[in-house]
Amino acid sequence: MLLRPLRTVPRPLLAGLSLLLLAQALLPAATALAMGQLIGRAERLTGDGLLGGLLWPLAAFTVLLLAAHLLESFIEPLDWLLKARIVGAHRAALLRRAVSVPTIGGLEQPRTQQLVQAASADPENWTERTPADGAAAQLRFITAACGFVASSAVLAAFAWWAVPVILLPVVALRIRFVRRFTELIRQWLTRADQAQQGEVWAEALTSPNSGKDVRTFGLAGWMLAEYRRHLLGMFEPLWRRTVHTSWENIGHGLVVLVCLLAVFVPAAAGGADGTQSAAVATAVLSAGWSLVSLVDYADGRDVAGAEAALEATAELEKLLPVPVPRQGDQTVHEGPLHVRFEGVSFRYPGTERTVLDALDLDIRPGELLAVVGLNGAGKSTLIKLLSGLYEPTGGRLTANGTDLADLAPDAWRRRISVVFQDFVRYELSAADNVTLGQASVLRDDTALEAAARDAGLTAVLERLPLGWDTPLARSRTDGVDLSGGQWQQVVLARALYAVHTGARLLVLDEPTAHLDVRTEFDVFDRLARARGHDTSVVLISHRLSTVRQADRIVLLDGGRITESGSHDELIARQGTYAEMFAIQAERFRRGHEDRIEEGEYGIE
Ligand SMILES: Nc1ncnc2c1ncn2[C@@H]1O[C@H](COP(=O)(O)OP(=O)(O)OP(=O)(O)O)[C@@H](O)[C@H]1O
Repeated sequence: MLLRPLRTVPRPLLAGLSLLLLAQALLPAATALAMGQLIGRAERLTGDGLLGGLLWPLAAFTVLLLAAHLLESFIEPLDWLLKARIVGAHRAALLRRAVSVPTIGGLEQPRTQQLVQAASADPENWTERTPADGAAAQLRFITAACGFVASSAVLAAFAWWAVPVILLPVVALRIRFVRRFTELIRQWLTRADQAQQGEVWAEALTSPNSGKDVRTFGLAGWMLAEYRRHLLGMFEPLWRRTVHTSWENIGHGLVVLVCLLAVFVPAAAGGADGTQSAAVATAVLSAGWSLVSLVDYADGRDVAGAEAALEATAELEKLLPVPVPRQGDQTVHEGPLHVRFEGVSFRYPGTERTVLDALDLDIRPGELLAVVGLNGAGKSTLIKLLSGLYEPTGGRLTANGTDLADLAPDAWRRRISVVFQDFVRYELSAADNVTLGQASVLRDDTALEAAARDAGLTAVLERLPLGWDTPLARSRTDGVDLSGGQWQQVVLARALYAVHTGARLLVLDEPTAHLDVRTEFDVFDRLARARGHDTSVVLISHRLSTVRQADRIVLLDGGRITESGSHDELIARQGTYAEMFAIQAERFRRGHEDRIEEGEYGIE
């Protein structure tokens, strides 16, 4: 499994690095032999012949030492290149996997988020390694195995038993080391929720946003204590395990030392009492030591860490399966859309509550439909189903008679444009922030200007230092920060840009909550005129003064549509809508909200 990422590396790079690593692995055995030669000659030669006789062994020894340095300077950049290739390919595959699933339910699961974190090739702590670290370590281990054979041959020339005496404890120690480190990482991962919670408090303590709450509510002491509690919850069991493992390591190190001495002492003694040549004794000492040092414990850590990342990647692939391209995906024809919810029921994955319960709803072509309901009634959920972010657990949605499930997700997305309540403020230019609304088409400047006009954004753009090119974040060069209301106009323009480039269903979830009443009225006035008769609009708003302009208003309650009609019809019906409207109108009258606009915008 660890070697699989090497498939993404160009063959010449892989071959070159493997050869260099192999040469590096063989160096200790060659050095042992050269050193043995050198000592052997020095032992035999005396007087004038000493220098001449030692010339070649000395030169060979020097070349080997130089080669060791040279090899390292070639290996390092190639190793870096290899890792960069693997990490890049792994990261891109992970991102592709995350976005290729058309629905969002899987991504919202905490387990998925933990796996994304564990699988991402972006180590944030001492346990995490990239698949590239694992693959490179494994490659080094394979080439080191050739070095083992060479050094073992040198040792075996002295005594065959010396090879297993040194090799067995050393290899057993490495296997044990990788296993222990893997266990440690697993334990670390099981406590990842503690780390995440700790991060929440750390972020809250330092972010300017929550900094206001921290100060005004005096939360600092409590948050620090919570941060400490989660951190200790995360680290204490790991510290205990690490201390225990360290003692074990000392014990095993002593075993290796005893085994080394079992070989070194007779070799050195033989050299001293003349039963063995000093050359052989030197080669044995050198080859024996190189066997120990060929087992690199840093590699063991890389292997264990990378295994955890690869296991997380494999589990993630099961949780987020790439959809198989279907034969015969249908498309929706250009032109107005008639969308229907037919007995649609929905429960969020992993929850028991039925949010939508056999709901029937028609969104007619060109209609401005408002959906109202109390908090938590399921309005945003309805929109998520409409956008294809979730599939209904019962019933079906159709567009011009075709089940949305049978449509290619991209084809449907081009026909619908959505402003979510929790829209995203991208740190991009104003133009990019708007054209993102229909990223599948080339930038259309006419549509861009029209969208800005309809969203009431033109006046805001005129004040931006670089106009459309101004980055919408002060952290960027020449960037500016917009107010909440101005951002809402940008996002409205984003949705309207999609309408101007082909979308025929515009969905707005609380699109004007941050707008002052005058701007809101202007925006809706322009929207009503701009959308023409072939674009349907679904509007969700708690401001019933906004909603009353809709062609039809539906009330969502208990997972179903319980009231439907125009504002006047619903008022005449004296049901829940009329009650909600009366409460809001009363608040207006008492001057709680936007007092000055009250008369102007028709709340009687
Ligand atoms: N991702 C989610 N996972 C699980 N439950 C969710 C999720 N999103 C919303 N819910 C639940 O579904 C229900 C409906 O939520 P939804 O956001 O659709 O209501 P809403 O009518 O839009 O509310 P509001 O007016 O406050 O925006 C709520 O009980 C909410 O807790």
